[in-house]
Amino acid sequence: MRSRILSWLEAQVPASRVQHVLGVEQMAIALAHVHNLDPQRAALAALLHDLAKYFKPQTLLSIADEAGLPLDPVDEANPHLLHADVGAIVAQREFGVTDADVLAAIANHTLGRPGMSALSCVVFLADTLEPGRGNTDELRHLRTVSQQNLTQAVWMTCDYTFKHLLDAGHLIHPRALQTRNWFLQADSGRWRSPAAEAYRPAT
Ligand SMILES: Nc1ncnc2c1ncn2[C@@H]1O[C@H](COP(=O)(O)OP(=O)(O)O)[C@@H](O)[C@H]1O
Repeated sequence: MRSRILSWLEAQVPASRVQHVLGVEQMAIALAHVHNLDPQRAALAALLHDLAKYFKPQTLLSIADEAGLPLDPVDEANPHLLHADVGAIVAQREFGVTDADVLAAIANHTLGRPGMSALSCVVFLADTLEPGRGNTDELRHLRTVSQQNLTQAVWMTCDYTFKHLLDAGHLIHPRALQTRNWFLQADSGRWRSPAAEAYRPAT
């Protein structure tokens, strides 16, 4: 499966993106070991996370529409954000992936999701923090936190991304804000809602 996915990616995305995917794979495997998760599932989700990264905006919108994905105005303004949710659909269709937690981790890698699973957290963190992203003090600190506390690492990584988006004057997707708030409250022990939002694979 791994070589099939890499061949598919090599035909669809630039070499630099394949390198990023390999960096995410390595970091996801490492985090899975630290947090007692299945490294094979972490590796699979990581390898598949950017399948739709270079799809055209119109393609992303039409796949999302056909699958009945809920669209926020920020998705309509920036359809590229749909590459994560659409990637999970491509993983089902092209590679026959049925593992709902792996599919959710692909779908959640950019914006996260309130109450997302530990596997989703690992892929979300690895996407932003893999070694190819740089080596600033802030990134090094986030990498350390991601080994110690997934919940804290998720909201801190959301804040890190928000700072860059705000500096650049970009829109912030409300789902990412919901993710950040959920994990901040979970980390401070103040979260009382039993109902984390469930991810349902598209049919
Ligand atoms: N919460 C967010 N709200 C709006 N845009 C976002 C958010 N998070 C990431 N983005 C933007 O979406 C794009 C894709 O993010 P990401 O999947 O992390 O891609 P990449 O791997 O290229 O950094 C980036 O251009 C980023 O600026």
